[in-house]
Amino acid sequence: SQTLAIIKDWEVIDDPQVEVHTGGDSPHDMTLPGICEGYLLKRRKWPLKGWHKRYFVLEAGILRYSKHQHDVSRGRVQGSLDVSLAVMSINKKSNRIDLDAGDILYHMKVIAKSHELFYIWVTKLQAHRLFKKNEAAHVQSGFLQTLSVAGLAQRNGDLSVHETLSQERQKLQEVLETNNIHQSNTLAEVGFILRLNSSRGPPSVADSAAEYFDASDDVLCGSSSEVSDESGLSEGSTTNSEPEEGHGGYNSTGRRTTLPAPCPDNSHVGLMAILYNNIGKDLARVSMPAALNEPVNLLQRLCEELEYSELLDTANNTSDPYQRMVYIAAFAISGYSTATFRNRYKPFNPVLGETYECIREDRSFRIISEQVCHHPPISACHAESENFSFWQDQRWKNKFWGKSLEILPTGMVNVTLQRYGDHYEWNKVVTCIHNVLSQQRYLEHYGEVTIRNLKSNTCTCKITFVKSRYWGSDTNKNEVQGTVLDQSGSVIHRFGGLWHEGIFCDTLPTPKCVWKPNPQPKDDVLYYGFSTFAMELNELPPELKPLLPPTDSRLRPDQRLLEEGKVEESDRKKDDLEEFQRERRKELSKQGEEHVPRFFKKAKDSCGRDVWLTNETYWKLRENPGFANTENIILW
Ligand SMILES: CC(C)CCC[C@@H](C)[C@H]1CC[C@H]2[C@@H]3CC=C4C[C@@H](O)CC[C@]4(C)[C@H]3CC[C@]12C
Repeated sequence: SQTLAIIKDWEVIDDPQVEVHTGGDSPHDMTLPGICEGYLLKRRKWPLKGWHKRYFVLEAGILRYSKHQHDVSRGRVQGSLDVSLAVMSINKKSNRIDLDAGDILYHMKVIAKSHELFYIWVTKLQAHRLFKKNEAAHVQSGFLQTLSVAGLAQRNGDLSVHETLSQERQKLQEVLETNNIHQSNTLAEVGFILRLNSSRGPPSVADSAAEYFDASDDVLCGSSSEVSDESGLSEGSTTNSEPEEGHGGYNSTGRRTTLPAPCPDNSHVGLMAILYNNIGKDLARVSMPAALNEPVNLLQRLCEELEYSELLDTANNTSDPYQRMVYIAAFAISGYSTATFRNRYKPFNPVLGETYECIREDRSFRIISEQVCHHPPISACHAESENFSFWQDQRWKNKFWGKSLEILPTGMVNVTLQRYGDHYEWNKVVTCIHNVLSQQRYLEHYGEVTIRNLKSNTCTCKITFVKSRYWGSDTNKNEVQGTVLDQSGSVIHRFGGLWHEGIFCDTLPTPKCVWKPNPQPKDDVLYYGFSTFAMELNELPPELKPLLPPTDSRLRPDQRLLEEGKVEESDRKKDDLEEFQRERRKELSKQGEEHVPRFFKKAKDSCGRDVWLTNETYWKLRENPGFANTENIILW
């Protein structure tokens, strides 16, 4: 019976189905699946017993292994196998994968019993098997258009990957089903497309393996210019005032200082099963439990980027254009600082047509945002004050690396200053959710930002969000460096610091800390890691309620229920709401109509990119005749 049990725990993964397309516009699965590499345990060849650690690299359908990671780069390979020619069987219980190609036989096991890594390898192996099979088929059937196919695949990269993966997903789902990994029945949305990347890039699973196994092996750690507390960040003067102590739950601006209920514990929610069941799927359309959510949505998070709007006020009161740029840069960085505390929950995804307004008399700005597009999800916003305007449409692409997920924003951020007529425009950096599936999740930002003033080329600014050199290093975590350059490219100002601690500029007339994040409120971990500003975003004072359009996020019932700590009810409401949205979409498409955003219009920017700009109707309508007297869409 023991043998039986062993057999029972093993299952053979179906051979990948070759798809030979003859039609002109059918998608080809010729996109190269992402490289997958990392340490695995490999069973010794007979007659030796036991397992040893080997470094595996899966590339273009070929699995190679070496003793160490550095052997791979030196081309010292111990063995290789065309995965499409092998029978693949897996054992979920022991995290084992066998590849049997007759003469070559690999028995592999995931290090540290990591279930996640196991699934990643299975998924990637499937992708490569499929790819390799297809490649072979194309060659065999004398497809002489390989070149054009490759070109096509490149152009339609996303689509092909998507196709490949949905097939994979189907297969894997079967595997999962037979394996009894149940899909969480109340699935909710994550605002991103989960797909395995198809481009070359840093090793993904390698990172994870390192984490589990040999972090200290072969890790390069260059000398970094360290920014420590001695930089004066903690003592430096800052434009930000400390939040006032709340009295009876309200602060001096009359806003609440805490949420009605603490956040639910979501550590039990099995993310792996959810993500795994939705490989290649636009996760915006996948349901996930409300316990994963925080009671603000992405529209409100756009407003949150204005938490340090004082920097823009300061910029508008700074006559020197180079110094002005320093404040704009500090503002661009400040929006990233919440990331330290906000990695356990995800914002609600706004439904199409949802809106959000926020009036901050105390900061003298007001902002509106609207979900203007569903596929891909795009949230647009526009803020105005006597000092500045701020707008952006937020959208992004994702790269899933197995353990981490990269968010690659594509839209630009815009700020104009009233006094000088400057129009600043800048890109956003990559945000990476490390250990996305585990409780050790944390966020990192990296990449370059270039700030241009479209109205004058007197100066530009370059900011670098430095990528942490390796996972265990704290020494250069969250480092940012920047320079303000004049027309000829000479450095006029230099600044730097940490995006979670502050930015110091020593080239100003008096060297100083230009920005420092506000202290977190007391017990912030109990309240989703929210800042004081974030706590206020979803507050609904009774006098505001009748003035809001019914599409305003503050009126969204599921989010409100979550805020009140009623997680299950929120979950149910969310299901209803999502179902309602699907019906609305079906109805629209049946009538051959397309959703038209109400407060934003599509335009082209100076570079010909699509942008969403305010159509300047929101505040007018609000004033007269008031949203109670206009025709509104009903979203919930
Ligand atoms: C599965 C769940 C529980 C994990 C938590 C996911 C959280 C941390 C993710 C989901 C959506 C993400 C946001 C999506 C888009 C952007 C815009 C970008 O310019 C800055 C980062 C930011 C603001 C992301 C921060 C991290 C984020 C909030």
